[in-house]
Amino acid sequence: METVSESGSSVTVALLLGLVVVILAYLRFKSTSSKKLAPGPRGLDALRGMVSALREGSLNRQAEQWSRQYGPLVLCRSAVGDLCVLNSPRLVREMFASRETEHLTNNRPRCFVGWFALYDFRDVIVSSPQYRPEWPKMRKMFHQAIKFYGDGVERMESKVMEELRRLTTELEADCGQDVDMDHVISTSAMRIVLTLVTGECPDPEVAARAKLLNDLTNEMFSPITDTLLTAFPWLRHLPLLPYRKLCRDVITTRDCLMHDLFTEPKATHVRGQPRGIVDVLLDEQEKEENQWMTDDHIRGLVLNIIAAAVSTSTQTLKALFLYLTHNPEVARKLQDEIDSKIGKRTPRLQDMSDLPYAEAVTWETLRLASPASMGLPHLTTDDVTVDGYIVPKGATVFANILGFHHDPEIFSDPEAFHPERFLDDEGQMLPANDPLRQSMIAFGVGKRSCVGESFARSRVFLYVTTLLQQFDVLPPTQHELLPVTRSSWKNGIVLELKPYHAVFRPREHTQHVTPHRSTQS
Ligand code: HEM
Repeated sequence: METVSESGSSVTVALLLGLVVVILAYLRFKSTSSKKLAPGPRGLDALRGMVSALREGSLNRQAEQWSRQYGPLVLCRSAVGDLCVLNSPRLVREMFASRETEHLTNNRPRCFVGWFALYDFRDVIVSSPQYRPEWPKMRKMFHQAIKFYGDGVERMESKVMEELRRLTTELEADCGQDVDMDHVISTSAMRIVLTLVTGECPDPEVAARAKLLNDLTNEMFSPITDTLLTAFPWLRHLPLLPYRKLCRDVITTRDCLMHDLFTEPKATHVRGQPRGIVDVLLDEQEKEENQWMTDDHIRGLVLNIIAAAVSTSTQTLKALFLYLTHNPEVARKLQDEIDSKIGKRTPRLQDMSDLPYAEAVTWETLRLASPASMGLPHLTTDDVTVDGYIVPKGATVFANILGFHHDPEIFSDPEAFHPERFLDDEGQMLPANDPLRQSMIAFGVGKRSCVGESFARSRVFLYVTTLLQQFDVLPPTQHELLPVTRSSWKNGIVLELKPYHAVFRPREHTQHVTPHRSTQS
């Protein structure tokens, strides 16, 4: 619902945007060089395109339009800055992951949320060495914390299976009824992430708070709000604008949540006996070489885990089950593979390499749904030459992941859900260096690629195999089945599938998830 201050402030916001445009136009065109700049819209055309992308809350459509007009490398030069869009996986690899350019393209542009909500850039996702010299150590620490639950490690598996037992019991109780997939999947994904953070299943109140904080920070990170607050941080003090309330809500919710997820576990922390990620980080903090690590660094990393892990995984799982309801023959093939390779025992991470069809289904979902549709913004710290063109210093660079994952030149019949495209003649996954696999950039590439990739894929695997082993996923009976067209997704930093319903009907041979025998002591 729109509040009075929101509607009353739209004129002020428009005026402020106009002011930003005029000031920046002068600075921008003053520095235009005569080098061979990458092609793309300039001046008013560029501004019109940017405004339209900002209004839609997503660059994807605009990027596709530009790409048709200018080719795969697009540089949009407008008064508000240089925006470069990479519309091919080859260009993304060249810009972000080649030895010649990766040191110039892997910073992040400054954003308000990093300074205001993430303890002055004490985080991995939106920070960079230019804001925090210790950033490389933070990224390494993030990896280490995730490794505590890394691939194949029993601890993560048992926590996820615990949650899946709870979920399957809930779904059995709903037997035959339409299930609200948004609620079921996002609640379950949040419970798992918070359990991994503290080692204990969270109170529903804490999970609700974490969800609220994710929603509020996404609002703060949305293009218009972020552009304005980054340029004029003092706007947050003006009473007539919506930013004052937003900022207050973010800080209150964040501090409350950090009390639950950091202060309380810290009070009962026993050195050397980690229960979850917070304890792992507290143990690390005590080491001589980690003197740089303050409590705020730990809080920032915990906030990153919640922000990065919940919505991306929720959207991947929601999309995967929607595709299965639309493609029952894929669901049946997946169940055949599960039945023949796993049978009735509980699925485990070790099974992943034995179930190529399940892996192909995950990759096909990541291709079609591309939850991180534009990745995260990169910043060039010097002029970069790519394909014989210059992308100037200070440009914000996005990869149009969703766009090229649907490119018919790369993926034949791109709108079809066809997991077989990732399998060879023997039904095995194509090797990682196959050109088709190389065209998949769902998790980014290079120094800023996703830290949680294997963590995310392992979790999706356990969810899909456990649920498909026990249930048939069917279209809803009391609601319309959501179509799988572009309009079924809402724009945002993470592409969000609109709410939909499905039926989970227990399979005839239903078996209950029972813990498998531990292979580690
Ligand atoms: C299906 C699920 C996921 C997808 C599709 C995904 C995708 C991405 C993408 C595209 C990026 C940006 C890469 C770039 O800037 O070029 C990213 C960054 C990141 N992701 Fe993920 N992600 C997923 C799940 C996760 C999970 C589960 C975690 C943590 C547990 C995680 C942690 C991160 C972090 C920390 C970064 C920032 C890395 C950096 O800036 O150096 N992600 N992810």
